[in-house]
Amino acid sequence: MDDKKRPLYLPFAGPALLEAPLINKGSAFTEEERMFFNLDGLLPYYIETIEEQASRAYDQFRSFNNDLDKHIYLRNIQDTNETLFYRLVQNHISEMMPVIYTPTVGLACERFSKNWRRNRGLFLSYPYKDRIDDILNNSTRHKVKVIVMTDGERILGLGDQGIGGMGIPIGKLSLYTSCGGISPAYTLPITLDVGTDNPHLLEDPMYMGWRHKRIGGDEYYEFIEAVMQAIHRRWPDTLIQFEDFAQKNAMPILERYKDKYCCFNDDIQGTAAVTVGSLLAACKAAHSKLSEQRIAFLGAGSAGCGIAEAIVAQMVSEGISDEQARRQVFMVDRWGLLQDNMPNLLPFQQKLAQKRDDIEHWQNFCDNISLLDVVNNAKPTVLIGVSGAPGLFTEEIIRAMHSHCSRPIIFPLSNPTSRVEATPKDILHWTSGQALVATGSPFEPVVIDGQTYEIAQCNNSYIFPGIGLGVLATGARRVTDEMLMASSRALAECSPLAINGEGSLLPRLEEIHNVSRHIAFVVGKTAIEQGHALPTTDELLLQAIESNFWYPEYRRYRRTSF
Ligand SMILES: O=C([O-])CC(=O)C(=O)O
Ligand SMILES: [Mg+2]
Repeated sequence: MDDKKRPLYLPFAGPALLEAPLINKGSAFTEEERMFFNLDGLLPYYIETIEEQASRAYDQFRSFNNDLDKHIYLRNIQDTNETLFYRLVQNHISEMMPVIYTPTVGLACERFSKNWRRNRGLFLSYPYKDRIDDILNNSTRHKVKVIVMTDGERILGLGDQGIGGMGIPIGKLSLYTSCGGISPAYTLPITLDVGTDNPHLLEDPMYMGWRHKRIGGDEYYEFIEAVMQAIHRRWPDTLIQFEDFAQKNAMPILERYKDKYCCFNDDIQGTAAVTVGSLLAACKAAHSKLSEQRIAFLGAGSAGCGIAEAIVAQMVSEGISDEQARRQVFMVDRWGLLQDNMPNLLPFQQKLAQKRDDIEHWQNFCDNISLLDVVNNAKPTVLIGVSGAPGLFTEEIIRAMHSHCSRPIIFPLSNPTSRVEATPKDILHWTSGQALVATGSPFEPVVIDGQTYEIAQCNNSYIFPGIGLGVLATGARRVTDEMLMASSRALAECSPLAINGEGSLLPRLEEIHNVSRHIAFVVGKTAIEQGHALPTTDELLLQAIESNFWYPEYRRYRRTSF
């Protein structure tokens, strides 16, 4: 019998059933269930379908006039009836994704303690460092397969939000379910409360985290190690997504654990994968190759360098040398273009610094070469912003780029919307509609001279749900660079622009389930080829993806005793 049609046997009844978000059906409990589960009289008489419930919830959603209130409203449904929450989001994905995720989730993180309603996920607070196993055992989720974990130090482009960062793991996991079909019962958001260096939070009487400066150094890394070990003991096969760690910790944590556990860093690797996927699609549409592009970055942190390394790897796979690929990538941070003689470069920046010998002939050559000078000398065809600083793609820079390149590819990726390097509207105006623009946060289409330009959202949300689905469907034990590269290619294969030569760069959100399935398939196959998952046939892999795909539908319940 179809697995999804099997009843679920529940050992408890009465009000407890209405308080359990994973199984609550609210007004949709049937007459029979109301009788057998002692729910008679606890609900109004009329038995509703999930669509009727969703329609009422949508009316209420529309009655709020700001996005933060809408976010709080949706989070409340999530905390009381998850099936309804996901049905509602599925019905209105384009409208609701910006409310549950970027950009509104940024505001929700900033106001987390002020808006606190009820618990979701786990807070692992440093003062409880000797009780991590106990805390994991307190989880309301028992069969965890995907964890998103943050320490709140670099939330989007908003900096240190302390425990307010919890909004991010919650939001990301909502997308694992809405976009990648991972059952919410398998997901767990975790926030490591290791203090905060945000003075406003430390002084805020409402702040609910550990009121202490962030711990660092050995103390911090020992705590991370203890957490990783405890998670591994409790759920040995779970996928862990690191999210929004500060630059100084993101890469060392990834390096330490990527070959030991099934984990990846979404800001470094997920953002890289979606950006490479989008670039591959753009190149395909232009009948060119990624290895033919010259690429300038504003922002040389772990996200920027992660994207750059993924681009280099892709260029090399197209046949050019590693050295040549690195010559075509220009990393600019607040001190200017990274050059190999600069002191204080981080290890991951050193590999991407330009050789001084190669650029000495540039006009205005100096120690601190600005982005404008990079544009004028290197004549990049692609410009990527991951600076977290708004407005830095100035009119002068964009016009200079356009003067050297008729169809520049410009991706201001910083999140949330308030941090964008330039708005798509400005970029398209400055380039007479010729730029190919994609952003990290969602933007409305831009109209110039009667022509409408859709703005693709080059956000890691196109990638991580599919990776999660692929890992779950195959039981993969690692997330490798090759699996991530495969996800980029899979995404590019779904691009309407690449397929038809016109239309948007990335598929519409309404298509996201199929995109995630395709990514899951390609990622799963790569995991198998690399020996990180047990071999299977294509047909069985497709079946495994389908049987892991959760749909927001109520199941039938039967009563059982313990
Ligand atoms: O959350 C997002 O929209 C993308 C992301 O990972 C970040 O900006 O840190
Ligand atoms: Mg992030």
